[in-house]
Amino acid sequence: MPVVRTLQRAVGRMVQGPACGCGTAARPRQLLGSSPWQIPADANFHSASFSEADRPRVLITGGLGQLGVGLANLLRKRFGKDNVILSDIRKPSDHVFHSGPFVYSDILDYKNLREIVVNHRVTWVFHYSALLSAAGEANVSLARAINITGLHNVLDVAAEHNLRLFVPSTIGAFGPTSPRNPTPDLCTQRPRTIYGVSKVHAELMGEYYHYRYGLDFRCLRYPGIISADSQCGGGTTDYAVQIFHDAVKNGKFECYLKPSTRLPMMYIDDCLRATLEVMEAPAEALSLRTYNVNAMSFSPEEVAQEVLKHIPGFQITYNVDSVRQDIADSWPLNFDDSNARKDWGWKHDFDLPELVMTMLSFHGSDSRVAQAN
Ligand SMILES: NC(=O)c1ccc[n+]([C@@H]2O[C@H](COP(=O)([O-])OP(=O)(O)OC[C@H]3O[C@@H](n4cnc5c(N)ncnc54)[C@H](O)[C@@H]3O)[C@@H](O)[C@H]2O)c1
Ligand SMILES: C[C@@H](O)[C@H](N)C(=O)O
Repeated sequence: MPVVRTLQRAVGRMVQGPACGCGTAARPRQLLGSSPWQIPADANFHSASFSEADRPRVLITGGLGQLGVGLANLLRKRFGKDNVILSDIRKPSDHVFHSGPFVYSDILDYKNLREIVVNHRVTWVFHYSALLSAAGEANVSLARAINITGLHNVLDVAAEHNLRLFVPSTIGAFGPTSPRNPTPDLCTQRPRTIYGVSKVHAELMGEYYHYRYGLDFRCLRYPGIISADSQCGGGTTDYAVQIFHDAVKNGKFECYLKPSTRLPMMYIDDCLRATLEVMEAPAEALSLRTYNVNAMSFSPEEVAQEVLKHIPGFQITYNVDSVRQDIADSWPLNFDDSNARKDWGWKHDFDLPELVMTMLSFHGSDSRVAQAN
């Protein structure tokens, strides 16, 4: 219903002629992204500082998953603790609850979402709620609800309240008929998972709302993200998170993908920094509204070799899960992110050796790492 209401209002405004808000059809491109938080084109956005009045007030949906808490930490350092609200349908840990504002938000409840945006005077949304690839194949109707209906609610609230909206997409938005090595920003996208289909839908809907209603929509296609301090969320790339836990705890790991399955991957610090950078980039710098971002690309046997350098005797065995193998075999081997590098200066910091060292150190393998060095 909110979609219908929004469209009715927009059509009404078109009939009445130009009006304030974001509803005017076919806005000239230079006028888009007219959020009060827009940084001037000549600003050095990597080091821009915000006065208290100019700081965005941020809502993160689905914030208790692998990526949301880390994003909140980064944004709170940048914009102030109280300006960044984490939300989810799950109960936060004591630590998360006490480290900054947290509210319950179900993205399937449009009124609840709108109430939060209004009551907290939210200006930027990072929409992280989703069911990931393998979890989505296990429950297609739930994935369709969360990833598609939920996105519609977020888009409508964002358009109605003139918000800047970030929605992550994924390597999973590509499929077996996409060029895989490398995969450019613009090419055939025919994914074969409900997750991928819903993410292509999100990219297209966000861009449509941008061109049609002036919504300041920004989207990055993340590779598999590797983080040390969170639980896996039902993805196909999760092996590259779990391997470090198991290597440190047990000295061995059973992998559900074949040894040579190569996928694009990124360390979480790079991912979150890319997210903040694209959100702070001047609108004029963005030749696209959906960008690939890349860091490294590796297979299970390659990451295992790197782990072995630090944990002598580490063993990897393989027990292939056909669902996740089929998904991985349809995804890019390498990502072409030259547009992100050219337009807004994207540059990753972590390659495979730094990633492995950082993950093993985090998991407290200091003794094993020390023995090896
Ligand atoms: N982690 C990765 O490797 C990766 C890679 C590419 C893209 N992404 C994207 O980044 C975003 C965050 O990923 P993640 O790894 O943190 O996911 P995750 O699965 O770990 O977390 C998703 C969160 O969404 C919440 N959620 C589920 N239903 C909800 C609802 N109805 N309302 C509100 N919240 C709900 C869950 O409780 C969970 O905390 C997702 O959109 C994902 O598609 C992640
Ligand atoms: C790649 C990504 O979107 C997620 N980690 C998944 O495997 O589903």
